[in-house]
Amino acid sequence: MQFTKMEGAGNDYVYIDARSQQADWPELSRRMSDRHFGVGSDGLILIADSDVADLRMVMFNADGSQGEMCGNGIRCFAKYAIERDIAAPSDDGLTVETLAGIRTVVPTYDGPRITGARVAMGAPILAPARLPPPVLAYPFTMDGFDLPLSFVSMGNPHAVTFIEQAVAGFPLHTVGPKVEHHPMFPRRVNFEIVNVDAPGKLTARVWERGSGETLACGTGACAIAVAARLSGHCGDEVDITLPGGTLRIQWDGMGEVMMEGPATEVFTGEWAA
Ligand SMILES: N[C@@H](CCC[C@H](N)C(=O)O)C(=O)O
Repeated sequence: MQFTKMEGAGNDYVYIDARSQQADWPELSRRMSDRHFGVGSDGLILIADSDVADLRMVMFNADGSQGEMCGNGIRCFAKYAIERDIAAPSDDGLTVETLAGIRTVVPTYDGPRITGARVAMGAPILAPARLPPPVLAYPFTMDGFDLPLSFVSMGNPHAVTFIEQAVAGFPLHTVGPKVEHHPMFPRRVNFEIVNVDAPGKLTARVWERGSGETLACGTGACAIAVAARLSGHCGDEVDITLPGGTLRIQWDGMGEVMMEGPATEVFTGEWAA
């Protein structure tokens, strides 16, 4: 089986053209994602046909669970599909069906190569049925840390907390899994810890549902931007620096969230196992 490893701001996935092949994809995601016995990735992303958009993106986390949407993945997905002539974007961009809805990706070029993309990420959902109100700064403590949580769904669930302590030194590997699996979140949750460095400049780390700590999360950055704007930490535009790179997010407080970031192909290979 041919595969391509790609990364967007260090959030790396294995990409497979699944238009004419079948496999146990959750199991394959678990095996390929393994950084010692597999390819090494945060999960698996499939290129599939769609009846309602140019293509359909199917994504699995490293534990084999399915995610509704992947912000860093969808930029690489568009690069993969366009550079291999699987689909051609219209002037408005490439439309991609996801479990979170149809997203539009406008690639950015350096000569003939796609180096990144701007993505219309949909409107945030601020009152998900199974999350408790209030949406912003819900009192929450874990392992002695005060972590007031803001709940934002970008089609997938996020809990964002703004903290004073530097995110670099925060024990995300012990606290992250406890938040992800907290009974408050029946579908588990992606967890973002954030420092406000200056208005419009944030630093964050992410514990992803199903994959653990990743170097960046596109939907997570969008959720952070929404929570930050609603909390008065930024205006319509914000740069969010994660361990793997910086994503620029725009949100006017009402409509779709726009995300801009890089997309890079790392290598291709053949899965023999
Ligand atoms: N890394 C992704 C999000 C992947 C899915 C997430 N772990 C979930 O289960 O919701 C991104 O860039 O958005």
